Amino acid sequence: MNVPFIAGNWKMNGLRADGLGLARDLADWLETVRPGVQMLICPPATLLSDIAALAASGPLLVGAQDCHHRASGAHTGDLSAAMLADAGASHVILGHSERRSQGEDSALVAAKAAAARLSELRPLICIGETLMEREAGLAGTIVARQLHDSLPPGLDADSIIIAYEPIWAIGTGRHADAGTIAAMHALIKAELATLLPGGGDVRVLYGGSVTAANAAGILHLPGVDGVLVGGASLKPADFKAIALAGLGGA
Ligand SMILES: O=C[C@H](O)COP(=O)(O)O
Repeated sequence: MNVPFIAGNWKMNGLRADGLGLARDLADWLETVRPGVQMLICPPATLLSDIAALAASGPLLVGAQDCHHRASGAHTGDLSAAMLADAGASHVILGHSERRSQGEDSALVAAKAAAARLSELRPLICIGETLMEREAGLAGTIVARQLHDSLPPGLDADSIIIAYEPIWAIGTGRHADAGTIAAMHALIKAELATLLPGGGDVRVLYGGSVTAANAAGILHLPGVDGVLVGGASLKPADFKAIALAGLGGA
């Protein structure tokens, strides 16, 4: 069985002094609990190289928040997967709803995931339904289609992570209830089993208003292999408590 995977997405937060301080604190702390939990932080690209350097000798994983689908070229302001790997990233978040809402579709996410794998980055692919889709009874259909369309061919189960993030739960303080999370994770795992060899073993994280208070209840649900945390990942005590909740130690 996998140890819980605790991922933090800093989004567009973190200037140099605070970001490096937070990363150093987490890296030092994680030394004391490994190998009971895997922890990934995804800082802004401006801090990636420095944080990857300070984490290099320890268990803290460092990832990026997006990559371009091309290897190089005239793409002002974008970063290729190879650049992110070169800066020290091991993972990359792809298809976050905050990017899908700006026009990124699942076909582009799949192209980015393929580019990421070519640079040996592990894609952490986000999927999730809107509140309107849920209320229309379409959550399962929408999420299954996003999953199907966001995965490039040739993946193996170990090389990707999926995050189920219902859009209505992101940054709202309203996390999905236990029944919803368990049902959606079961559906996603069943779909994955049909999409790639060993797909049932792909780790599936839950994201959306995860806090120190609700993490234990979420992390111990069937089919939940970890969490993708936004706001609470910027608060060291909260993020550590979330990780400890995965061990049953909170
Ligand atoms: O990537 C993280 C998710 O968007 C969740 O964010 P949140 O924990 O602030 O709701």
